[in-house]
Amino acid sequence: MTENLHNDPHAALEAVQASAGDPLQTRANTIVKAADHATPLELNRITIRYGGDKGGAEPVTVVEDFSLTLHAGEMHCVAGRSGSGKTSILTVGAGLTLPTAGRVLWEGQSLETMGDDEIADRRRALIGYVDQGGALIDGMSALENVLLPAVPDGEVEQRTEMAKDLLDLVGLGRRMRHRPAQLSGGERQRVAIARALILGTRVLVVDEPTASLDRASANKIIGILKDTSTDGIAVLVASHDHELVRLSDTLTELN
Ligand SMILES: Nc1ncnc2c1ncn2[C@@H]1O[C@H](COP(=O)(O)OP(=O)(O)OP(=O)(O)O)[C@@H](O)[C@H]1O
Repeated sequence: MTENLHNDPHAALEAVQASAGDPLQTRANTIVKAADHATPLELNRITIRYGGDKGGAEPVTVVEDFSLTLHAGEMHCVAGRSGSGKTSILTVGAGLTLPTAGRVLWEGQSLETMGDDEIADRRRALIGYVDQGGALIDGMSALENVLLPAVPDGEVEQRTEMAKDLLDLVGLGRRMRHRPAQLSGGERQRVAIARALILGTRVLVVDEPTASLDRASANKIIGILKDTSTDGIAVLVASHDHELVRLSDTLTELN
């Protein structure tokens, strides 16, 4: 289970499925240190500052001189009080915004060296992002939502079996035709995670996945994230959930 699966989404999926039996069990000795892959995500001395434009709001420095190296097979949790900068770090790591200073590297390549189109292309290939609440499209079924990222490349048909497998994996194999309004908050979050994995993601970035969920639903999500990381995907998650903090391999606590 520790072989490199990052370039083969089907193999990665099978491995994740095979390990789905006991999602909350921590399995030792299975962390992949990706010896023959560049580090999937690295934040090098980043600073994130908002505002300060002419006539705009006063500048606020949210994150200063922050570094993080995220290996394949690791789950890193960014914890901290509300407003401490967790989402800011995630969006910068996912290349959705650029830091004010410092460097973001994906598989060893700095985003500074890429144009906007290249960042967008590389993000699609590399990173799955689940924002707070895991927004889904209301008018679409769970299956259609999972397949949405495959639409631009015309890969819906060839990804359909994988989408079904991913929904199985997150425990929603019998809810594929249900629309978001017919699903609970935790179930919607699980659909959003499946959607973030559909393109063969190597870095899964998830913002507050267990907020406002009951303990049992939260534990299901945590188990899915843990298994995803154990099988070779780098997982970056923002959360103050004590169980998620406990099961993470590494932790940043922001003040
Ligand atoms: N675009 C922006 N412009 C100005 N300030 C911003 C912007 N985005 C975030 N902030 C501020 O930066 C700080 C950190 O926000 P961020 O969303 O990263 O925190 P967080 O730790 O994720 O919070 P929460 O747990 O409440 O989601 C907050 O004070 C917020 O108001």
